[in-house]
Amino acid sequence: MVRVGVIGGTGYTALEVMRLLQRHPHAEVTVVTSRSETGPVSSSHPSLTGQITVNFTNPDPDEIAEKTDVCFCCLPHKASMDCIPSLLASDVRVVDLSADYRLSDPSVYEKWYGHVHTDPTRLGTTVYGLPELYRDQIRGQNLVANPGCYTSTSILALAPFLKADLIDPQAIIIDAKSGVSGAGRSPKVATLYAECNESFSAYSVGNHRHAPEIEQVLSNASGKSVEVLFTPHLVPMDRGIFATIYATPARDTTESELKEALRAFYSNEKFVRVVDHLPRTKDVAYTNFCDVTVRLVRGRVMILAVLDNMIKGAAGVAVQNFNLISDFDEETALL
Ligand SMILES: NC(=O)C1=CN([C@@H]2O[C@H](COP(=O)(O)OP(=O)(O)OC[C@H]3O[C@@H](n4cnc5c(N)ncnc54)[C@H](OP(=O)(O)O)[C@@H]3O)[C@@H](O)[C@H]2O)C=CC1
Ligand SMILES: CC(=O)N[C@@H](CCC(=O)OP(=O)(O)O)C(=O)O
Repeated sequence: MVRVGVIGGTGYTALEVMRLLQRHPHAEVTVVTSRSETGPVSSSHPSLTGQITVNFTNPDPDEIAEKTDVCFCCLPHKASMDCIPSLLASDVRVVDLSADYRLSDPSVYEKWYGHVHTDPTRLGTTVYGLPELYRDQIRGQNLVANPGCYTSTSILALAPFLKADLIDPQAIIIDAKSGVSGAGRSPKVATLYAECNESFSAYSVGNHRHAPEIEQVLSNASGKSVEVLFTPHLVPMDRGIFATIYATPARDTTESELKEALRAFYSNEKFVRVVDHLPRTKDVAYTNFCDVTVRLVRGRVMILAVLDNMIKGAAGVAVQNFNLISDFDEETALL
């Protein structure tokens, strides 16, 4: 059994990590941390009653290292990089769900996150944990930077077309919508019921931190300089991401050629389903699937993609990465 720690255990992604791991045949959750809670994990997550029986604790990284082999770090950015170097120094392997190790340039991190990176030498060397693009590099790593939820949806939707030179890399518009759990469980005014219920709003227009993450990963993966106009929206539903993406064809093409490129790219991928119908967030809720389709409309390429922000957009892909670094079947606990 691999002994697993869940850091930031009261949050939403931690709940989903534990929900998935309780059916993993080779993983045992031995530590769940919280600064605020001390009781059983079920006191904060009643749905885990009888499934995860440890209590919340607030140990230092050395104590965590004594009881774990792998940690899922489910903390906000900044808090994550405050704890991960000590865990790695004690030979604990880490899947980090925060953004702290995703960007490769410390100055880009500082610009978008508003503080200096305190572990800059790991930027640029830490693998980006999107198995569909970086599976071979993820295997055997001690640290994996799990992607963001909007970014996973956008990258999975766009990578096939950029790699096949089918769309202009500089003329991409991503119109993305997220359920409210995407903002986490920590209270914020924008996610109070009376603020977001029966309302649909855009936010961070022109300055969301997922734009540089999407551009970095797609540029690296395709070898082209990719620029995106990315607009996130908050939708009054619990979970799910819907991305409607508009691109300009790089040359004459047809809808069947676009569909064929998408199908070919994901022909061996279990968790990306290329569909003919228009996908819905309901179709992927609570699953590790990303459903994607493409249309050619009035000379423009339209890609439509959905996933569950907390599963394929966070905890599910984190378990995929856990399986890869632990040499388990990648699908374990995910189907
Ligand atoms: N929600 C989503 O859909 C997605 C989230 N992510 C990322 O995953 C990470 C976790 O997100 P999520 O679970 O939604 O967040 P939550 O706000 O739901 O939970 C985070 C937990 O971390 C603990 N925490 C908060 N601040 C600190 C701190 N300064 N130091 C130590 N512990 C702290 C809190 O627990 P306590 O107070 O008990 O200590 C809190 O419950 C974030 O980095 C987020 O950006 C990525 C993709 C999707
Ligand atoms: C609805 C909502 O608020 N969503 C979050 C993104 C969640 C996520 O993926 O965050 P990280 O990249 O920080 O891990 C946001 O826009 O900040």
